[in-house]
Amino acid sequence: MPHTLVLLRHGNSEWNQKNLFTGWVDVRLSELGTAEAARAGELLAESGLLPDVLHTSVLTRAIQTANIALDVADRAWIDVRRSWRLNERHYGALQGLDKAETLEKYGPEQFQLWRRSFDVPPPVLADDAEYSQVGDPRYANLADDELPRTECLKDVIARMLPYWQSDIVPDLAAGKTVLVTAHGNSLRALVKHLDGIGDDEIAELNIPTGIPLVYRLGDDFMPLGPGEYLDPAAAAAGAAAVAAQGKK
Ligand SMILES: O=C(O)[C@@H](CO)OP(=O)(O)O
Repeated sequence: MPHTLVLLRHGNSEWNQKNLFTGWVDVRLSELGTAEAARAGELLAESGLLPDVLHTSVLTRAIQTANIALDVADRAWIDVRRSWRLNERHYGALQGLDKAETLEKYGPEQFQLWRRSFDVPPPVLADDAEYSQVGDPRYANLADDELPRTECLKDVIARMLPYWQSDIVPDLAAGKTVLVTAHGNSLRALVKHLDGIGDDEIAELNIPTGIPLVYRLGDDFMPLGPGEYLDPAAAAAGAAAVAAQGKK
């Protein structure tokens, strides 16, 4: 029996709408994002893919998305686990900056390096900066050197994969349909692992907001085939829109 994994990027957030780098800043869903989350729930229900357990980040936009989608799919009651390891990539000193202004100021090459390179992190965010997460009570259990001040995708993989192995894989092994509700870059990290995407090729992968992506996994918890979006046309349009961010 294949194992079933459903990945869901949160719906459009208030800062996605304003075109701001977000990272670990805890913004909420926009009205559009709320509607996308409800649509994700409909897609789950229509496809008969009913999650038994939810794993989310500790960021409100992912939690809201999961709550809305599961409510629509009549699965609001399932077990939930949350981890900072599923959080969005920490965007360092770019957090809170306008993407279009950043593109204009630093040029397309630097902008793309910061957004999509595998191993070039943005500049570090100072602990006393407005959008720093230092002192945020939800990270009270993290050692100071575990709390990121910036991250590249390589760093996200390093902190996300241990959680995949220790918490998500056991649920899959127990025969549960697992829903992971997370973020553009933490899901890019997981898809890179699952699909064996190279360090350079991963720059081209963008994950749309609010559309469930379904994988059937074998006994080694690796995909038996490509992941499939439950609304492929909307997913292609959404991914193209993410790629074009910054260009206004
Ligand atoms: O701002 C962010 O945190 C992410 C996701 O919204 O943006 P990007 O797609 O530019 O990595």
